[in-house]
Amino acid sequence: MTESLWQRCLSQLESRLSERDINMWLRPLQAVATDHGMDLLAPNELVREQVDREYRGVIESILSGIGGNASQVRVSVGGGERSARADAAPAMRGFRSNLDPRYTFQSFVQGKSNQIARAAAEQAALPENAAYNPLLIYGGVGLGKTHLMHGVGNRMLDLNQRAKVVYVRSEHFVNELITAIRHNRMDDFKAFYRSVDALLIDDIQFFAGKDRSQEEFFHTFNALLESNQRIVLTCDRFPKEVEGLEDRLKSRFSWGLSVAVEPPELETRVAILIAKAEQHDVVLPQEVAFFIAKRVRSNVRDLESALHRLTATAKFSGSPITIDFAKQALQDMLAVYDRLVTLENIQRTVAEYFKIRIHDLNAKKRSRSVARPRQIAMALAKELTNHSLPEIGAAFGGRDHTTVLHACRKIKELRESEPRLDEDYNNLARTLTS
Ligand SMILES: Nc1ncnc2c1ncn2[C@@H]1O[C@H](COP(=O)(O)OP(=O)(O)OP(=O)(O)O)[C@@H](O)[C@H]1O
Repeated sequence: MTESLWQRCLSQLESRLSERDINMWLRPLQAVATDHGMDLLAPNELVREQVDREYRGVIESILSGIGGNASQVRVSVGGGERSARADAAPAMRGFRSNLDPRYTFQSFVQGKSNQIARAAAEQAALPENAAYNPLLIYGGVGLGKTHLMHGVGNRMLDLNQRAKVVYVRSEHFVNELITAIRHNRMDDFKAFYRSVDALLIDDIQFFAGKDRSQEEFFHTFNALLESNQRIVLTCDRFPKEVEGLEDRLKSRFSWGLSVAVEPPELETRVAILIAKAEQHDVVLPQEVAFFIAKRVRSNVRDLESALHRLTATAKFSGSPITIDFAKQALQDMLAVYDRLVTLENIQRTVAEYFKIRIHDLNAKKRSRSVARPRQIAMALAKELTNHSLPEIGAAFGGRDHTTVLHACRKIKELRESEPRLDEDYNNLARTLTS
């Protein structure tokens, strides 16, 4: 009875919280009926504290909404009779990993933008690879840093089921530290973090300006490295650029390997969409995947939401997934992306990037210093907007549509043979769409 009540509560939570948080913090809990209501048993102190602080209130309100008298909730560790404190640190008795099982290397789609990061992450999961310790993965939002980080942890668990792999967001680490200081439990805190086989810390930019946390993290970090335990970190930019992060930490980070994840290119975005659709047993025609991937360029999380919206609408309406259907179902979402990229915007951005005048892009000038940026701007216009070739030609000083077509082909060819030009193109596309 209690278990089914808990399951109902979990399914309601699914609409309020991310799947990642549910898998990480709430699914590992076990529900037990008590006189006062419900006890939720957490596998370790880390989970207990997070659930108690972040989720207990919402759980109680859902439980009181779905009836039963289990609306009063207590969160404790393990079998209930032991106190949380007794179970907290000492070698993490009964520790179960809090990794998201869906984030594996198998479910990670590889492309030019992330192949180095992925290869490094796979290496970092191997016990003998001390050279990759710490591994730091950095890059913009929603590009798969957390996914790769869990990939390392999940691979370590595949290789050794008894490995103690702890994933924690920096924010959580800071909160836990504050609680430990307040309740005079620093020894537990230290013992917990120093007894792991691998520590995965997400979004370390959050440590910026938090001196005590950095200090504690620094010591934990050293202790783990000295005994060859694994450390994987993520950051939203290259750590040297994070203001408010101590130099000694920045220098420690560079002892191992730092790898970047970039926004995925078109073909990878298509592959990701098709793979994600398959994971949900949905057949996504390739032309529809291209249609979405061409418009949604920002990051993988946005791609996922577009796909989610599309498949949910298709299921609901029973319609087949075609380009027309996608246009309809994603109308509002795509309008936002379209609004961002206008022909004027492209011309302004390209002109600024190459330090030429917008006027030159539209003039008859044929000198190479202007002709190449003009061709790049036309190719970007074709890729990023819905304008037809004649419309693009008209916007660039009344040129013919065949000139635009030629520009697109030329740039495609040059991007393959000239890495510098490819980089310019990608930089511009990113600036225009982020
Ligand atoms: N190459 C990829 N293949 C498959 N899924 C991916 C890939 N890259 C990202 N994703 C998915 O995109 C979503 C966002 O990724 P993730 O949370 O790892 O991003 P992040 O870089 O950590 O972002 P943030 O900095 O905002 O935390 C996840 O659901 C993840 O599975």
